[in-house]
Amino acid sequence: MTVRVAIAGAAGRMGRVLIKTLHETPGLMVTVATEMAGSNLLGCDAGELAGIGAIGTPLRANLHDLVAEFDVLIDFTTPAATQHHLALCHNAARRMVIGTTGLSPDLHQQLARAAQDIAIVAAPNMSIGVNLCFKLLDIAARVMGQESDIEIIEAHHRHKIDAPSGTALKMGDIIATALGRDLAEVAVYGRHGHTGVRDRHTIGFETIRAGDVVGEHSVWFVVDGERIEITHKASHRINFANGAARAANWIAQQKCGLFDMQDVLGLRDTSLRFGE
Ligand SMILES: NC(=O)C1=CN([C@@H]2O[C@H](COP(=O)(O)OP(=O)(O)OC[C@H]3O[C@@H](n4cnc5c(N)ncnc54)[C@H](O)[C@@H]3O)[C@@H](O)[C@H]2O)C=CC1
Ligand SMILES: O=C(O)C1=N[C@H](C(=O)O)C[C@H](O)C1
Repeated sequence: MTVRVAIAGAAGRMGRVLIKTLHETPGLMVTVATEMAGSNLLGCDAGELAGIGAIGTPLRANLHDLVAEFDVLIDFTTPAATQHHLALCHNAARRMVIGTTGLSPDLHQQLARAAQDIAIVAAPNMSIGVNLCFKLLDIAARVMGQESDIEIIEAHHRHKIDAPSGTALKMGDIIATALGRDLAEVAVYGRHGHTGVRDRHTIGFETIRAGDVVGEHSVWFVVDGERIEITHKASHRINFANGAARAANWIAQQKCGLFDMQDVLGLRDTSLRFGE
């Protein structure tokens, strides 16, 4: 069965790579591509924008009128647009793959409520490598986290509008959970001025925004005499798009529920054993 996919934000950095990737992925067909109302690219062929030649799918603005034309919506846009798309997909019983970051706690709750009726994959990072790093971070935190100073450093391109990255926040949450801490209580976002000595229980976040950096995350676990660094460097957005394509094929088989890439990749129940 071919899964009909709508791509929201099709002219964006991720949107263009998604068009190309999905067009080349067996089992998926890009039937809808949307952009913001008022965009001067409306009407352009999505394939032309993605550099693969015409695919017969023009950029359109009103997703509301297009719900009969897709099975799964892939959303890499903005939190406001994602919220709007969530309501539409919920009403029309359409599945979703959400990559947008910077979602508010309230929007996360709306996702969970909608997922009682529709199937949603929402993940701040669709890369397989980053999702493997999430597992490694859980192990590192359990093995040496209580004795370590933990710092999460991330770098992205100058156009990124949210900080820290959704991935960095997820990394912090995984580490805090493994250590029995509440991230909201222990997170320290950057430092400036007279900070006092470092509190061992805190988890630090440092953000770099520069040039065209695709996305880099590094987590340090530092004890006296040694330092572990768990690092992921994305060199092209194709890795996120491949993950989103995999998620679209996977979510098409689910009836309802809120999932992430750990579910899509079958990592949810994988226990990586140590110390045996
Ligand atoms: N989960 C993951 O693996 C990844 C997540 N992201 C996230 O995806 C989001 C988008 O990133 P980029 O593509 O770099 O941003 P971008 O700004 O290049 O693209 C977003 C696009 O969405 C469009 N848009 C805004 N409102 C819309 C609406 N109502 N309907 C249709 N289109 C609308 C914009 O015009 C723009 O073209 C960000 O939140 C980013 O953090 C980015 C890369 C990987
Ligand atoms: O905005 C981006 O570009 C990216 N955003 C995601 C995030 O906020 O974690 C994932 C990736 O690093 C690229």
